[in-house]
Amino acid sequence: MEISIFKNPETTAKAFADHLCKKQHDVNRLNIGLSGGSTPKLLFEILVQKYSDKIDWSKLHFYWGDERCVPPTSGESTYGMTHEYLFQHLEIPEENIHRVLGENNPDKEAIRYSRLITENLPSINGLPQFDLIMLGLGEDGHTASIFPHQMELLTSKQICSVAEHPTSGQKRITLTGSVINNAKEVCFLVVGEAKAEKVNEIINITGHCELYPASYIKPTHGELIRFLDKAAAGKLQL
Ligand SMILES: O=C1O[C@H](COP(=O)(O)O)[C@@H](O)[C@H](O)[C@H]1O
Repeated sequence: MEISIFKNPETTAKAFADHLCKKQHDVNRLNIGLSGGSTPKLLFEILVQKYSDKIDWSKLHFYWGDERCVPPTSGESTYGMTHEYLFQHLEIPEENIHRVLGENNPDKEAIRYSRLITENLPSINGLPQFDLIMLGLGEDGHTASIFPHQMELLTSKQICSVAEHPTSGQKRITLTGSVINNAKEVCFLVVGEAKAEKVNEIINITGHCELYPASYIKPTHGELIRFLDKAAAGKLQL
C-alpha cells in the first residue's frame, strides 16, 4: 500500500491527474471506474484545464464504481456531474463512456451493467478486472456505495449490486468489494479535515469491515494507492 500526502486538495488532484496521464501513456486502452460525490470535481476541472491535450482520451474507457438510481439529468446523478465537469469539455468518443442507466429499474440495471462489464473487461480470477478504480471515502467510512453494515456488498461474488443509502433510502448501483479488489490498481482520492478520523481508522483498524467498508479494499493482486491531502491525513498514525 502506498500513501501519498500532498499540501492541499489542488496538489492532491494534480498528482492523481499526473498518475492517470502516465498510466495511459503505456497502454492502448485503460478501463477506469470513476467515483462520485464532490471530491472528483476538482480532479475533473484540473484534467480539463491542464491535461486535455496531454491525455489520449480515446484510450480511456469510463465506467462507474457507483451511481445513484436517478435519471442522468438529476442533480444527484454521478454521470451528470461527470458530464458537467469533464466529458462536455473534451473530445471523448461516446462509445468509451459506459454509464450506469440510473433511470432504469435498479435490479434490472444491476444485471445489465454487470453483463456489460463482463463483456468488455478481461476476466481474471473469475471476475472482471479494471485497470484502475478510483474511490472516494465517505465520512461514515463508506466507499463506492457500500455503507457500514452492508458486508454482503463487500464479499458478494456478483459484479454489481443494488445498494441503499442508510438514511435517505436512495437506491444505488455499486460495484462489489470483490470486483474492486480484483482491479489492477485502486486509488483513493480523499481530501479535507472532515475525513481525517476515518482515514486513520480505515488504515489502522483491521477486522471491522462492517463498520469501515473502505478498510476492506485491498486489491488481491494489484496496487493500492491513497492520494490524501494534509488535512485528510491530519490524524493518520503511521
Ligand atoms: O456517496 C458517495 O460518497 C463518496 C464520497 O463522496 P465525497 O462527496 O465525500 O467525495 C463517493 O466516493 C461515492 O462515489 C459517492 O457515491
